[in-house]
Amino acid sequence: MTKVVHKFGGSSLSSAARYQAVANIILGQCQAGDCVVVSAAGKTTNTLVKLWQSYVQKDDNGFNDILLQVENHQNQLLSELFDSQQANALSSQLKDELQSIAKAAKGDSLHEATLLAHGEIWSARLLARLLSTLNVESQDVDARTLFTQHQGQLLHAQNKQACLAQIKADKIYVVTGFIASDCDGKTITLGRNGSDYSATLLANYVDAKAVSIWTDTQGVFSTDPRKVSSAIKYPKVCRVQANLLARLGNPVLHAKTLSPLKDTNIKLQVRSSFDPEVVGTEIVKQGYSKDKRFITTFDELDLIRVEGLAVGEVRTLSQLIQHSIHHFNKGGEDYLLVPSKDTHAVASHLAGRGNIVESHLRGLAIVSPSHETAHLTQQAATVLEQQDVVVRFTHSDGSYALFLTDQSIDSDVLAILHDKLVNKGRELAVIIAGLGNVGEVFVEQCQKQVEKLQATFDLKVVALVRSKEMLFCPSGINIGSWQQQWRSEAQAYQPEDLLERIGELDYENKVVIDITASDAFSNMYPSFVAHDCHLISANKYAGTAEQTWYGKLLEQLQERNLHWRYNTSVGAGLPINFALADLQNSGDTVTRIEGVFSGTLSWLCSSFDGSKAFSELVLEAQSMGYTEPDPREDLSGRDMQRKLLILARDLGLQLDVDDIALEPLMPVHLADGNWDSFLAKREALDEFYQSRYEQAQSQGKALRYTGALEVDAQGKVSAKVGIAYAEAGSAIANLTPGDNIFVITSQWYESNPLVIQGPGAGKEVTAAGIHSDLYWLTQKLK
Ligand SMILES: NC(=O)C1=CN([C@@H]2O[C@H](COP(=O)(O)OP(=O)(O)OC[C@H]3O[C@@H](n4cnc5c(N)ncnc54)[C@H](O)[C@@H]3O)[C@@H](O)[C@H]2O)C=CC1
Ligand SMILES: N[C@@H](CC=O)C(=O)O
Repeated sequence: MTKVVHKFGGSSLSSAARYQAVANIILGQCQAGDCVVVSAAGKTTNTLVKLWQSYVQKDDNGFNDILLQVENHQNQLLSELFDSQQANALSSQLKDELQSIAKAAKGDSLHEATLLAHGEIWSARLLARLLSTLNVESQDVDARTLFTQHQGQLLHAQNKQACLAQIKADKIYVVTGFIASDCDGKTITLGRNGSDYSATLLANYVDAKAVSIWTDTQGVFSTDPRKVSSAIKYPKVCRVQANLLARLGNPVLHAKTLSPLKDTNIKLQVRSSFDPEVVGTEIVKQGYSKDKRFITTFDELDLIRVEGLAVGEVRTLSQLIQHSIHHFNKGGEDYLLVPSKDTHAVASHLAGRGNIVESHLRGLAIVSPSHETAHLTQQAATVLEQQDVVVRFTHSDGSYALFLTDQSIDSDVLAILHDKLVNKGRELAVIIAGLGNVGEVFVEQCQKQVEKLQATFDLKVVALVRSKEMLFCPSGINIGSWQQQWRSEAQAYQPEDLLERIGELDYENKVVIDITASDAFSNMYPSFVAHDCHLISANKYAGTAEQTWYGKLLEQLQERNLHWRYNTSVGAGLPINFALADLQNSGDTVTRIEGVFSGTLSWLCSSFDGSKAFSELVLEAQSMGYTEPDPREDLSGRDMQRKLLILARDLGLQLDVDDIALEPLMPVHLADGNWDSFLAKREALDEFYQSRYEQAQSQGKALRYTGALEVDAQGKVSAKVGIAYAEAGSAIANLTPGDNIFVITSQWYESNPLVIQGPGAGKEVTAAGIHSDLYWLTQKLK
């Protein structure tokens, strides 16, 4: 039981580039024995439906044109994906098939389902051949040899046997979606979008452990993310709610998809083939996920009241129109919601038992936890009234409410409804990594702050992470007594364990707060983002990583609507990044930033008066929590160089750390070896500092360590950090020990620069700055 079934829909196969992308996903994610179920490429099924219509209407010219269109589309895929020899062979096979279709049409013997089946057959053949060219052993399988149906019922026992006989563990099987056969071997289809159903059926028959539905959205959202940018992607949705959404016409999952998974442990995931590294939505069994809130909209529906609706009749009608039909009972009467274009077919079938109550309706459905339905229904009614949306019919039961309206629910109204009813950013899971100097104080401060935030936000600290052990508690850690819980529950972990646990969290929002000084931890940011986590960093490594990596991370965050706050990475709690963002957002252009950006170096330089050895002061700064874990990061100027790079990138400049000139405040050779070997050679540091101190004194100046970044009128950037002799009495010479100073020159602050000054390091101020970032995030999500 190791097989995984992957299903790729038409949008995932709409061009040669998409086929390549799908092949790459298969290369990365599939093993021999896995199955890949495919739909027809792009809009092929629609084109084949048009072909069928022109055949029925005896429109020979139209028929020939559409047939040519089909041929051209397939040939284009073939020529872009294969060398000419392979493309020619496949093209001539295609030509034969199209000639058979034309011949059948001429002889009046064309059969609709057999015609439509070609879309999937071509996709499966093409993908299997493409995989072979990539040295992946694969085989295309016509699902008509796997799935047989008799009088509308699938013959499960027989189908299971057929699947187990054909699907072995030796290669990847590319199976056609959408189609099956009847007992006479005639082709039948499983309904529009039936390929999802094919995938779950196949998974059931081959005892697969999982099904991945690869589509063009990143998962199941609270509402249509193309219309509402703040739509929430849920990491987990329970099967009952997914089923209800499907019956209400939500396009992500289709009505029949879930039925083969009933009473099985097969995992179902919805993922994006356009963004394969993003973790999608898992559809889980009831009880494995909290019920969520959704708003789904619909257009062009008729409401039909039915007398004497028989058991199973809704299914028969759905099959007839190849579309799901929502059925409900109100006041003892049965109603059906039917696409307007299919009303005629449904009414004919009901033969006088169906009464059209309202036609050409639009509207929405709110799906929610049952205890919330009543008040959400009321809120929605108020919003619709305020927005002048005329409601013609409403219905509500325990788990959803229907509003059938005259007008379409446009994006503006949907966004207002979503903001009021769904997007309250109600839940935030907080993962805190790094419980050192700053981290411990941050957690201490958390108790009070979390209580405060919880008044408007359901915020829980779910994980505390050290370098080797972590305490992970999805229901929330009692932050007042975390040490106790740590002692009894903390466990050793590997980075992938942390990611797996984060992936399992069932929260609307998640944030990773990085208070480590670890480069390795910052390398995990892209994976955190792929798990839909916001980021808050005191750690400077990601912000100063190599430009390409950094740029990709920003793109990844933007694509997923996620935030990254890192205000404490420069100037601890001072609002320097806020100020730069604010100036630029208001139209100003910053031309120069200079000052002292290291709390440690500020404290050391301002405190040194010759009465104590410089290295003695370094140890004091370390014990006060000012320095980096290894204070040589500060003394080397590297920490300040990183800060200047973060500021430069805040100005939109594309620099790397080594583009900033650096002069260390220690002999270069002291960088070698561990901290103990440095301590053994501390006199070298003392001599180095003493000589520069005396030189400054002899000029009547103060020894300081400063940085400056300048952008000239041509956009040329110069940046450096290093030793400076400050004029006696200047702001830099008079700096309070430990303070940072940022002197910002801009278009608006040209002759009289903007100055931000205050403590630039220390556990309390830094921890408070991280709380400020967390507060900012909660406000953004509210
Ligand atoms: N100390 C200060 O005043 C300021 C510090 N920062 C930054 O805050 C961060 C933390 O600074 P401190 O608390 O002073 O350092 P610290 O060394 O006292 O604490 C860092 C903690 O992170 C842990 N850690 C290391 N690798 C880890 C990993 N992979 N996963 C989880 N935990 C890991 C370490 O074991 C340590 O307990 C640093 O990046 C620093 O640059 C930023 C502004 C001011
Ligand atoms: N070591 C750093 C701490 C803050 O980033 C400093 O001294 O400024």
